[in-house]
Amino acid sequence: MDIARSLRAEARRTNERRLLVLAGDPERTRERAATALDAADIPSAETTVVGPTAFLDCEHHEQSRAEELLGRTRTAVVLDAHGELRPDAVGRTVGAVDGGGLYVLLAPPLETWPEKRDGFDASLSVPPFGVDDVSGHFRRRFVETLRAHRGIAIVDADTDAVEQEGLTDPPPSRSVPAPTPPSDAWFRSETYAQCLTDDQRDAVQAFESLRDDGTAVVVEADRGRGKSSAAGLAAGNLAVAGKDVLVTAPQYRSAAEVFARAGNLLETLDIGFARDRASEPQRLDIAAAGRVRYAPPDEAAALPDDPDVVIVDEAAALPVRRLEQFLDAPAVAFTTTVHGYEGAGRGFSVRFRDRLVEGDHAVTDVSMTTPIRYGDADPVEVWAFRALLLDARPPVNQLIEDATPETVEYRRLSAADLLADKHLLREVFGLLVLAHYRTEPSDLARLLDAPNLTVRALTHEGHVVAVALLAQEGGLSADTRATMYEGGRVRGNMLPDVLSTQLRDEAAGIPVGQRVLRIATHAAVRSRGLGSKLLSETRAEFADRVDWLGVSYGATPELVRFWADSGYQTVHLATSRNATSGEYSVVMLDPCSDDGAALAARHSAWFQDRITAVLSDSLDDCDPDVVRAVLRATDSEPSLRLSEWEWRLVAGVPGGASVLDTNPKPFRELTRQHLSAPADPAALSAREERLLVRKVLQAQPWSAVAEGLGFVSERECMRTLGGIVERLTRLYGDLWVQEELDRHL
Ligand SMILES: CC(=O)SCCNC(=O)CCNC(=O)[C@H](O)C(C)(C)COP(=O)(O)OP(=O)(O)OC[C@H]1O[C@@H](n2cnc3c(N)ncnc32)[C@H](O)[C@@H]1OP(=O)(O)O
Ligand SMILES: Nc1ncnc2c1ncn2[C@@H]1O[C@H](COP(=O)(O)OP(=O)(O)OP(=O)(O)O)[C@@H](O)[C@H]1O
Repeated sequence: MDIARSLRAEARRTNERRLLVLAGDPERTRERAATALDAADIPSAETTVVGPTAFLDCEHHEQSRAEELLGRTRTAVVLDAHGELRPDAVGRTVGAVDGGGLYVLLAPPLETWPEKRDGFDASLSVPPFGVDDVSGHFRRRFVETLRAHRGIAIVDADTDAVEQEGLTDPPPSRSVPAPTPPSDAWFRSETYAQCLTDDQRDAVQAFESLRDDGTAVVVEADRGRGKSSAAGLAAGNLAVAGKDVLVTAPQYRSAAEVFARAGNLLETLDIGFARDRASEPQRLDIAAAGRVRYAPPDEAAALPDDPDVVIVDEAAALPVRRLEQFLDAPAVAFTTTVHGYEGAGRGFSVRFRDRLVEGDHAVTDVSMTTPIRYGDADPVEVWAFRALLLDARPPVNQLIEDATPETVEYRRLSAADLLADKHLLREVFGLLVLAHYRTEPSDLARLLDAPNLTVRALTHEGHVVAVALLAQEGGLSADTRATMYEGGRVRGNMLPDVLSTQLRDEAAGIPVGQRVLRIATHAAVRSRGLGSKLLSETRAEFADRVDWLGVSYGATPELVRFWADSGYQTVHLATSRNATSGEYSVVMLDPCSDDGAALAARHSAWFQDRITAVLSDSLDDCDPDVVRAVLRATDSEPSLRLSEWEWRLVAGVPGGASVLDTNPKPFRELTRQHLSAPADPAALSAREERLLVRKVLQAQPWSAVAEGLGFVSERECMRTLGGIVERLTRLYGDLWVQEELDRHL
């Protein structure tokens, strides 16, 4: 295995990584991998195998557990892709390989690999499609990138023939000068002597602001730029200054670097400190000063012992709701990966950034571009970015800023169209990545290969300004429907699944629909009607062919209005929060045929029947503006049927003759009627409607309602509710009810 030896030698000389592809028979490639690592002089303690079998005596994970390598540094990672190639596993593991190390890929013979269907392909075969309907575009493109990029050796493991050497023969690299320390530093000067790049110095200096309350720092960087280390250097300093620093991250391992750097700094400063554990110090205590301690995100969110500073490492991997909880800390830092394991840490920016900026903290932003783990312009990083489109971008603003619904063209984009035009593919994927909380490399494979998916876009002068990803659902056989109804797992088909499994409607899988999986408009041209135009064009295209168009997403008031304006109606509001966005998901349908209309009508009616009971129970913490928007987006005419006695209860409240608590049911019915199908939409203000949601529908205590909605006292809040009930009684009650009302006023 001379090739492995020379690759490693070159990797070490340049402080870059090299990629070694061993293609052929599975067992043979595994044997050759062992020989290659031996020849390259990489000990098993510094190697991780990611794949189905632990064929080397070293750390091993399945591809589904590739996140174990996030934030870590290994000399070699062997990705065994014989059983399957999960694009996300490539994205998560490649960044962990150290400069001077090797990324080793074991694969079937490359000529036939794209035609083979593997475990990952099976996950893309959504009924009624089978695995043979999955195309091999992603892997064909992947193999092409292996052949086209520098720094990648390809060896036929069966014959040991070297197809491609992968040596780049670079000129000797220039030594990078050490960063100069800042002139006006607050942190101890030794800190800056430990920084390895100018970027890291600047990031550490940005952390200085955390000494004051009301501050926040956001560090964005690609992988291996030294952001955890920067956070560690800062944490050490803050602890020396007496601060209690709480560090959190999805896994301790990815935050370990924070503790390593903080500990190292304290040693350099010759400051005595105690570590709680020798092997995995999750806590550093400085006598009579501060400390740095770790807690997993769920514990850390409660801000145990009121820390002065919270550092959230790998923040993009946590849900937005979780991130928001850390904003209760006096000072807080978030470090996030921009491109990489999640495909797009930009998701962090999508939902959370706005909330951070709107909040009370003064925010300092820093980004780090110069790699530390490996040399600048590392060929394996360049390859991974291209192969997984981690650096995909939507078009620059200047190209599309004049787009309006009148200038754009509706495009049906097949996988072949996207592969034939790499700019188009980059723009489509880039737009999805930038607009959605978590778009991963596997989404690229899905976009190119999944038989049930369709891409539609609006282009302005050839550039993508809006994109929608649609999934075919429904049209299921009786067997598949029965499996689903009985709780068995059926891939894809999210809406039929929710409607049949949770809402007990076995026939929901019969009509055929297109679910809008994702939609995004370029940020520079939002709110001009482009998103609505894309939906109306999609409807025009599909209306004759499907029974319904549908969607499910984490509900925000603005999004619900956007979908409702395009004709989608609420049929379900989930009772648990979405794990990623932390929001409650809403399901909406836009029927296109009689069968679709029947499906939507019965689910709308059931929704109306059950929603008040759910809102006073598991949805009692749902944002009142979401509740208002979701109810307003229902289509069925709610029938307000109150008994005579119930009307008398209602009519007695404004004059103080009766109280809500005696029987909340009629008040809930009246509220539901008004929020879903108001006789006069302007009868109540937004605040008054929120009061109805909080008190009547969600049964919150008066004190919480009054405080949450800014009433000066509970009495004022009660009086306002009385006035609201009076107006609703006049709107919906018969003449005798109104007379009953007047008797008590
Ligand atoms: C399944 C899912 O993907 S759900 C998630 C949806 N996607 C995202 O959240 C990604 C980030 N967001 C976006 O990309 C966009 O904001 C989208 C896709 C939600 C909306 O796209 P846009 O092109 O802005 O939509 P559009 O302009 O048609 O409508 C949005 C707003 O503009 C208004 N609007 C509609 N038509 C016009 C018009 N002709 N002129 C001016 N304003 C208009 C609408 O009233 C709407 O306002 P509202 O939100 O207060 O109701
Ligand atoms: N100032 C430093 N001193 C010593 N080593 C450093 C320093 N900064 C970074 N490193 C080393 O460089 C590697 C990458 O650093 P670090 O883990 O901080 O980067 P990161 O951007 O958080 O990476 P990832 O995105 O993978 O989590 C680590 O092995 C770390 O030990």
